[in-house]
Amino acid sequence: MTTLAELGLTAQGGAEAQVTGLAVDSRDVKDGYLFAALPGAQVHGAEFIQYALRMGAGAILTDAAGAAIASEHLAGAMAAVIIAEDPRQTLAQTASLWSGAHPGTVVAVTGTNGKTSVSTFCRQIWEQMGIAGVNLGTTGVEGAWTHPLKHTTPEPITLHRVLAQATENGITHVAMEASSHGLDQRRLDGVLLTAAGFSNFSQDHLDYHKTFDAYFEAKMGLFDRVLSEDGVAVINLDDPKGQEVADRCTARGQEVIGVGRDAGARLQLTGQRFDATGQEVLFSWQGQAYQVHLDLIGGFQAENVLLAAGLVIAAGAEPSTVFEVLPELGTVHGRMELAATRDNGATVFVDYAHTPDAVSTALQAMRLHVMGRIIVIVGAGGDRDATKRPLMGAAAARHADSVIVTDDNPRSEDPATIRAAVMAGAVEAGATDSITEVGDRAEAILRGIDMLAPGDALLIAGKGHETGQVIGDTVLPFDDVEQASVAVAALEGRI
Ligand SMILES: CC(=O)N[C@H]1[C@@H](OP(=O)(O)OP(=O)(O)OC[C@H]2O[C@@H](n3ccc(=O)[nH]c3=O)[C@H](O)[C@@H]2O)O[C@H](CO)[C@@H](O)[C@@H]1O[C@H](C)C(=O)N[C@@H](C)C(=O)N[C@H](CCC(=O)O)C(=O)O
Ligand SMILES: Nc1ncnc2c1ncn2[C@@H]1O[C@H](COP(=O)(O)OP(=O)(O)OP(=O)(O)O)[C@@H](O)[C@H]1O
Ligand SMILES: N[C@H](CCC[C@H](N)C(=O)O)C(=O)O
Ligand SMILES: [Mg+2]
Repeated sequence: MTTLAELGLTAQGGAEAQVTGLAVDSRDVKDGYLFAALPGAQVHGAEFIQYALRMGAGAILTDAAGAAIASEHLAGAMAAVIIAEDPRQTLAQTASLWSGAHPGTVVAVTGTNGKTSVSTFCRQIWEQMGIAGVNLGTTGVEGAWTHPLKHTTPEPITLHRVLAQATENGITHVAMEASSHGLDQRRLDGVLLTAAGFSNFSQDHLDYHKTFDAYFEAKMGLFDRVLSEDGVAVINLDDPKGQEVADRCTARGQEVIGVGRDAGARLQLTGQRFDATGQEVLFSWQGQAYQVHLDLIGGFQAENVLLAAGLVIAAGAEPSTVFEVLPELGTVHGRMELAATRDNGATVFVDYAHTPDAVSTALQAMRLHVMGRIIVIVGAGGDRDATKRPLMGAAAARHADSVIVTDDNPRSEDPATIRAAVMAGAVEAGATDSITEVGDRAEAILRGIDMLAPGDALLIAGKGHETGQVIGDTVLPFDDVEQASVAVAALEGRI
C-alpha cells in the first residue's frame, strides 16, 4: 500500500487514500485501487468511473472533462479525486513511483521501421559484452530475462511492473521500442532514459495520427519530452528527417551522436560489400576504422547495427569492444530470416515488412545478395492505415520480378477488399513478370516456393515473427517460417 503523497499525487480537498493497485480499465479495478479514467479515442474513461467505484476504487485520476462527466457519481463517493491537466502523463509518473526501481541503463528507439531490430541488436551487443540486458518491444522482453508483452510499448502500469521485475531478475540494461502510439499516449514518460535513438520516418499509422506531421511530432516526443537535457540522442543522419531531429536535440542541449553514411556522422558506415550469407562492413568511429563481417542479410540491417552500436556507446560502452563483438550478432527473428532453402539452392526469407518503405527496402536489400529472380508475397493488415495498401503493392511490383498478393491479418475487414487495394497498387506500378492474387497465405507460400529456380529467392513479407493469422476475432495458428519449411519439404517430396 502506498499513499497518494508517496505517489506524488494531490487529491481535491487534500484527501488521502491508501492505494492498493493501479488500473486504466474499470474492469481491472479491485478494492483500494487508483483508477485512471483517461480520455480515449472511442470514449472517455470517466464514463466507467461509476463501475470503478462499485469495484472499490479508492482514488480516481482524471482530467477536468472526466470530472465533469462523472460529477454525479463522484459527488457522494468516498474516493479521493485527482484532476490532472494531462492524466496520461501523470499516470506514467505515478506508475514509475508505484513499481519502484528500474534498470540503471535504459535506452529507447523510435522510427517507422527498425525499432525491434535496433533494440534486439543492442541487447545482443550487451550479451556479448557480458552485460545482463534485454530488449523490450514487439517481440516481448527478450534476453537474460524473458516476458511476453501485448504491445510494442506497453501502457505505463505494465511497463513499470515489467521494468521492476527485470531489475529483480538482475537486469541492468534495457533497450526498448518507443512506438508512436506509446509516445502520443505518454506511456513511457516515467522512464529515465540514458539515450534515445531515431531510425527513420516514412508512412504508417495514419489511421491513428491522421497526418504525417502529427505522426512525426508524436515520434519527436521521445527527444522533446522523454529524454532529458543530459541524455544522449543517437540520430540516423541518412534519413531525410535526420538533420531536423538532430537540430532539435542540439537546441535542447542534448549531446547528439550522428550515425550513417553522412559525412557529418560521428559513427559512420563507410563501406559495404554483400555476399550470399551476409556482408562485410566498414565502420568508422570518430575517424578510427573498424572492418566487420556481419552474418546478416540486408544493407538496412547494417544501418540498424550502426544505430544500435551508437546507443550502446552512448550508454557508456568502450567503442573498440562494441566493434569487436559485432561479428557475433545474429538474425533478428522474422527480420530477413532465412526460413528454408530448396534443393536447387534457391532461398526463402521471412521479413516483417509491413509498410511501403519497408517493402521497398527489404526487396532492394535482397537484390544485392541474390543472383536470380526475386518473388515476393505481400499483403496488408485489416483495421490499420488503409492508404498504405496500394503503396505496398506498388513497392512490391517495382522491386520484385513476381508478386503474389495474399492475406495478412484481415481482422474485422473483408480480406478480398484489402487484397484488391494491394493488387491495384501493384498492377498500376506494373513492370513485373506476374502479379497474382492468392488469398490463402499457405497456398501463396507454396506457389511462391514452387516458382523458385536456381539462384532465385522468395521474400515472404508482413508477418515476420507472428504466430497467428487474425481473421475476425479468431487467431488461427500461422507461422511464415514454419509454413516455408513445410512447403519446401512437400515440394522436394520429403513429406
Ligand atoms: C489506439 C490505441 O492505442 N488505444 C489505446 C488507448 O485506448 P483508447 O484511449 O483509444 O481507449 P477507449 O476505447 O477510447 O477507452 C478509453 C478508456 O476507457 C477505458 N475503459 C474502456 C472500457 C471499459 O469498460 N472500461 C474502461 O475503463 C479504457 O481502458 C481507456 O483507458 O489507451 C488504452 C489504455 O492506455 C490502450 O490500451 C489502447 O491500446 C489499444 C489496446 C491498442 O491496440 N493499441 C495499439 C494500436 C498500439 O498501441 N500499438 C502500438 C504499436 C504500433 C506499431 O508500432 O506498429 C504499440 O505500442 O503496441
Ligand atoms: N533501417 C530500416 N530502414 C528501412 N526499413 C527497415 C529498417 N529496418 C527494418 N526495416 C524493415 O521494417 C521491418 C520491420 O522491422 P522492425 O521489426 O525492426 O521494425 P519496427 O520499427 O520494430 O516495426 P513495428 O512498428 O511493427 O514495431 C523489417 O522486417 C524490414 O522490412
Ligand atoms: N505493429 C504493426 C504490425 C503490423 C503487422 C502486420 N502483419 C499487420 O497485421 O498489419 C501494427 O499493428 O500495425
Ligand atoms: Mg517493433
